Amino acid sequence: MVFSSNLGFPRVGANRELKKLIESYWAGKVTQEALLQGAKEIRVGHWKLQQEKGIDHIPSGDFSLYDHILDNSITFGVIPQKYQHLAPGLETYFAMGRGLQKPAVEGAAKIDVPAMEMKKWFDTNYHYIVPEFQKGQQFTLAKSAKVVNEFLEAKELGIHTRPVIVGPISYLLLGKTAKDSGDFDKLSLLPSLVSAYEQLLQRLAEAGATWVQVDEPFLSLDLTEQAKSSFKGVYETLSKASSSLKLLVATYFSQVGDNTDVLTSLPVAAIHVDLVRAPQQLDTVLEKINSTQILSLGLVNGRNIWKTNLAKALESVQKAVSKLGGDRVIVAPSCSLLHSPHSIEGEKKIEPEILDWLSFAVEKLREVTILAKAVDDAGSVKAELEANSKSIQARATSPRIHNPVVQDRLKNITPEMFKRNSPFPERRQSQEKKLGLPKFATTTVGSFPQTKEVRLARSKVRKGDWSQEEYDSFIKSEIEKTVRFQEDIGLDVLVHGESERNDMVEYFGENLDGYVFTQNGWVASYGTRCVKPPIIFGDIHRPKPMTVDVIKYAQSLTQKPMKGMLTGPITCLQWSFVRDDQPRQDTAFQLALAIRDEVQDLEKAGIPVIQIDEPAIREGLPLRQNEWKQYLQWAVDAFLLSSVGVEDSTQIHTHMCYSDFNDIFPSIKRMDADVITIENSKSDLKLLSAFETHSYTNWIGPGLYDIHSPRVPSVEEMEARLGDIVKLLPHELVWVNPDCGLKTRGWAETEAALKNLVAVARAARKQY
Ligand code: MET
Ligand SMILES: [Zn+2]
Repeated sequence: MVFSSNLGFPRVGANRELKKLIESYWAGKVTQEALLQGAKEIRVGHWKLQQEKGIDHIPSGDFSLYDHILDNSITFGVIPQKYQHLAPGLETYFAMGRGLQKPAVEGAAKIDVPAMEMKKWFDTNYHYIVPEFQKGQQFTLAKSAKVVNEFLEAKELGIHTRPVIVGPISYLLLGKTAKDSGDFDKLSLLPSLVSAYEQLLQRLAEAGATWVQVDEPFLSLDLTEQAKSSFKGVYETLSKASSSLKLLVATYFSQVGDNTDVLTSLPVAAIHVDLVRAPQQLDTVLEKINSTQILSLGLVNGRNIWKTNLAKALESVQKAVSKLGGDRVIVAPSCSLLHSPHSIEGEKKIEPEILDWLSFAVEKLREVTILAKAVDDAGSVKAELEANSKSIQARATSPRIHNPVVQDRLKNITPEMFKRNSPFPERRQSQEKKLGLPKFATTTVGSFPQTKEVRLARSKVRKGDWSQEEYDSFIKSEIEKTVRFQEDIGLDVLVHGESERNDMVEYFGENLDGYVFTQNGWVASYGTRCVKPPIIFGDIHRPKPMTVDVIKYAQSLTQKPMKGMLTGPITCLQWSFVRDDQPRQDTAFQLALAIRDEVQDLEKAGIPVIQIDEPAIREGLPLRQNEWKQYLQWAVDAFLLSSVGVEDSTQIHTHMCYSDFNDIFPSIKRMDADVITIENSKSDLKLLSAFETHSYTNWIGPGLYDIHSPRVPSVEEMEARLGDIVKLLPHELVWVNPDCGLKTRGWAETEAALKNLVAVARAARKQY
């Protein structure tokens, strides 16, 4: 019999109940008891739901109040010194996740601890709390281990779950070494960690668990020989922890590739592979799987929102069954459903035709069980399989998806469309002539404070309390205020402030054909924070200019050059749910063409400077290095396609933030923007030295201060930063700007910070 399973369920709840609950607790509106009780109810609800959908192996321990890697750190006592004086339990836990500030009260000193570092979970938009290891660290299993407690909690309800833990090797590789520990090999900590894991497994066995899912996502990444060779020993030990436990080692997000032998030779009961990201690996894995292992097939995409083509997935199930027998096959989502929105049930605004193509976490569970049942008892799911095949057909042939005009343009892209008319030195001259900017020209990255009034205005027009005209005139007044503000401060290249945009991708999505929006399609990003990515369902087409009116209006208010603001094709792609019926590259090019048209219309409207933001270009990098080159080729091409269709004298800016760009430097160079403003506020000169090493020749605006905090940087501080910058970069190439948009800031601190920034630039013009 083929079993159905799930690898993890989104925690936040159908209506983000968990988020609201935890945030109320933080705000002091809810007691700890109520928080824990409420969280339990949500968890229980999710188990029951998975049971109703017919899932055989239901995960437990995947739930979290902040982050499952942080949970693991607590379970194994990986708590850095600076949190150890805090009250154990939730105080310590949330302090590690988000920092804690408490004024001194009688008998207790003040508390002021920062949050631990947060990092992206592989190539998803989820962020985990990075464990911090000491040299020679000893791991001790907590008396009360969350994953055991949650297993027992489900058991009490009569639900036999499969506890999920992150595997010891991935756990170490996800972490970093503590600063005061010097550099050491994290894997040297394995012996102590594995013995703590052994104890955990024994406790789970005593509690009655029969299966445990151990996630080792690093098996889908490039591993060192040393890491590779550590797997066997570790799993030999763990598989002997208890004779009554079966281990499933799960890996996902990419191809197992050269780690296949490692995976298939592990002495564990089952292995899981991602067949959505890497369908081609089924054959290899079937060939190499050892004769006792059970294979869990990740066939339902845990990271996108389209209905699974069940007929096609069933072929893979059948292939596996005919090779291994039904008893050695499990059907599963490709990865944890943490990365999917909860359910399509609440979606009232998406047209029925398109809604019929979608499947969120709850619907995906049913897809998994249908696939499992289809093998043993095809009759029982015949109707559902037929309905699925109808939806798949309907989507594939829907006229809503294909736009011949777009297809045609895509086919007729020529090599000239990726090149500016002249190389940078010539463009620079034309731009200097046209714009007449001083050295160390000052600008901002685009957005200005999005105050309560701005958000209120948006909600008023959405609810119908305001007419469109009322809203438009409000936005105009915001733009005027922002322009005057920048003139008063003395900035050189002005922006309109982006007050009409609630989100830099959503705004463009709303103005393009081919996009739809969910009301409730929230996906966890970090802690209680969720994002609601728009959905690209069809060919991207721009029915009319999207930003020209506002930018033109902004330019009409000032003699200074106005910078038009656009979101780049790769960022739109990365921060949306994208089509799975065409290569990502094609979608990126369609977006690029739409933006190219906008760029040209802005130019025609007399806008001399245009910025195309690409903060997400680095995060699109594939997990496997051998796929980088191909990605970077089309990603940079897409940017070029969007940006190069202008005169030499039109100045193209781009902006990047959020990551370390050193390893994609040659690609940044190939983007050939006239000006790049780039986050550099972590006073990390490594990035700048990359500009130096690669002898970057275009203009650069390394962020002079960090906008993520309300702190106002002093003149001296920014002067020192600029001093460091001009040591590495030719000063005539340097622009002066903050490191990202100002929308999360207040006006008062923005004014103070920008005044200092302008003062720094003016002084530099004299000094250098
Ligand atoms: N133009 C955008 C802004 O200023 C760029 C943000 S990058 C995350 O908000
Ligand atoms: Zn940014």
